[in-house]
Amino acid sequence: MITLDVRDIRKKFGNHQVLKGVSFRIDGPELVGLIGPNGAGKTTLTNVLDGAIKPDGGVIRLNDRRIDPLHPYEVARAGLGRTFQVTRAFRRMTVLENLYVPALAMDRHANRRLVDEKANEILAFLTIDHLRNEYGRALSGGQQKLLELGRLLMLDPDVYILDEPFAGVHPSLMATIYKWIERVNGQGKAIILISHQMESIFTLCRRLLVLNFGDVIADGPPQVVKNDPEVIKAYLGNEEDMSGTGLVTLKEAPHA
Ligand SMILES: Nc1ncnc2c1ncn2[C@@H]1O[C@H](COP(=O)(O)OP(=O)(O)OP(=O)(O)O)[C@@H](O)[C@H]1O
Repeated sequence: MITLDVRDIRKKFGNHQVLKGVSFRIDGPELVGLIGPNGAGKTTLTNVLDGAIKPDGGVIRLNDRRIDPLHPYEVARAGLGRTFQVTRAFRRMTVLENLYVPALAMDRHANRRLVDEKANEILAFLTIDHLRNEYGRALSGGQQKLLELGRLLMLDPDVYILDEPFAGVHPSLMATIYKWIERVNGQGKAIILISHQMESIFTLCRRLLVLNFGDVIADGPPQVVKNDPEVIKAYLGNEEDMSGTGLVTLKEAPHA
């Protein structure tokens, strides 16, 4: 069974303690929403999880293997992959070539025919197969988000971290991303979903982790978390961020 065990992760930038001892555990194909006001430390935590930033302390184990000392490519090989808040398509490669990259980076001797088949199947699922020969730079923001999800599928890690997958996405593509998430999760993968769009978080996630000032202040089912006084205070205390943090939608969330 997939396990991700995060223990007491700490990270300081200068005098700013950005992560203050973050701990949580994922067992199996969970779909966990990671939320928190702007600046709470979500992206920093993600960067620590994928090996891009080394923590000052704490331990991360993926499937009982310690991954916090590893480089990002080693973390990816170990089974943790992520997308980025600001999407990074390879602009000078075609859409199809973009998909080859993770497969060949993981295994230079991968069977090209199988890689090609998989890439084409993924493009069809993401409804961008007609773009297969377009360059990355020609895609819209939403199409680039889909391509990034496709690249992650080519890697096919055990734990997927999706950082703001809906940001800047045209409403017509949202359904495709929802389906993508549900399919991947249905295939037994664990997903950590970071989003300021509370409606999406409440629709998709069965568990929410709330970060505030580098601490996990709540961890549980959305209905419970939403009524947690500390969570309400965290969002209320961040008035300038109200539009982004979704306090209003937290109250109005569809499954609330
Ligand atoms: N490389 C860095 N150097 C110094 N401070 C940093 C660095 N990266 C992040 N921070 C600070 O760490 C804090 C947490 O930032 P982070 O981006 O992790 O938060 P977040 O929860 O992802 O925010 P958002 O929702 O706005 O993306 C912020 O105060 C930010 O300014």
